[in-house]
Amino acid sequence: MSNRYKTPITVVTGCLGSGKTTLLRKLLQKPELKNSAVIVNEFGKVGLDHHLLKKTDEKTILLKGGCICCNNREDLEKELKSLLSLEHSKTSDFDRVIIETTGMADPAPILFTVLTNPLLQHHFYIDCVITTVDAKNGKIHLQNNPELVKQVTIADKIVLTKTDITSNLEKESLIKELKKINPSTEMVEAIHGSNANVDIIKGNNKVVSIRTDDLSKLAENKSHYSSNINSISFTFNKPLDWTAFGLWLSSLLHANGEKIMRVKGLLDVGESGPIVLNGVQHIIHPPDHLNKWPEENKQSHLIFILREIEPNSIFDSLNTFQNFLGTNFELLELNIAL
Ligand SMILES: Nc1nc2c(ncn2[C@@H]2O[C@H](COP(=O)(O)OP(=O)(O)OP(=O)(O)O)[C@@H](O)[C@H]2O)c(=O)[nH]1
Repeated sequence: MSNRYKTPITVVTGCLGSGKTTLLRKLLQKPELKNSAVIVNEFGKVGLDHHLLKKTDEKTILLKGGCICCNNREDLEKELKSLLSLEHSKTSDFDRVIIETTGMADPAPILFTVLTNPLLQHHFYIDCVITTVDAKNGKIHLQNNPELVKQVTIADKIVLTKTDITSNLEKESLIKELKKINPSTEMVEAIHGSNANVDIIKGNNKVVSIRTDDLSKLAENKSHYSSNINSISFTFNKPLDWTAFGLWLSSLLHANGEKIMRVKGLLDVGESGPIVLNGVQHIIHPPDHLNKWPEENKQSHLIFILREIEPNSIFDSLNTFQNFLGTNFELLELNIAL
């Protein structure tokens, strides 16, 4: 069947903390994308991104607990099929599906799932793969994360983020490296997603030819990330002392360097809304103070994604600092060697 009668899928991929949610949050405010269904895949069992997208309806789906490119591929299939039933039952209508992958996802198996499943193939087509690349951390990410090389290789479009905190020299040298990996990709810059045009989401018809040949080979590689990646998440039962928390986190990051790949939090510090905390390796981004909680449950959540470091050491450190932070915590999830 011609693509004219199918629903386009845009896959948004990119390293941990490279700005996927930020970009999507901006784009989803545009009227042209109002009718999009969104599937968000988060690494740990506690998801925050679907809240941050400020889009919570039956067309916004959170896939937690693992990467859709490997152990969760069946979940992706199931959710795409459930979107089809929403459409058939006329409960909901959408004209595009946007899939935000985890930062460690290999996009090839995701595309392969859609391209090879007879039902999905009949209703959907892969229109565009976007890869966000953090201009500040891009070089380190390319060196340390083979997933990023795959994400760049397969990207139709690269969105260079965080150029506001990157020197021209750093940026130009990164662009050269990205072009070596994928010379044909279209590259745009977006600072906090603000100047991204809605067309970025749409394909340019070059797409499919690159894929079908190589995808099956790539897709067979189920375990794409090294087994030394762990995640740990906590929930807190009282508001945190924000200053004390900042001191604790800074000392933790200082002590562990790049082994803490990502920290994300939605934190109750006793204000009307929570603080959104975002750290990518050693950089802590300016926290975002929300006016109100995205959902009824006002518990603080804190998530760490770690490389080559025992999650227990974060647990121990938090235990030691508990009184200082003015709160008690509960361990929500401990994932070892994902
Ligand atoms: N200075 C600056 N910060 C940015 C930019 N884009 C995103 N950020 C910040 O980077 C942090 C991570 O952004 P996210 O959008 O959550 O990144 P992500 O790729 O969705 O993260 P994961 O889902 O964990 O992989 C947040 O604090 C953002 O505000 C940018 O262009 N400039």
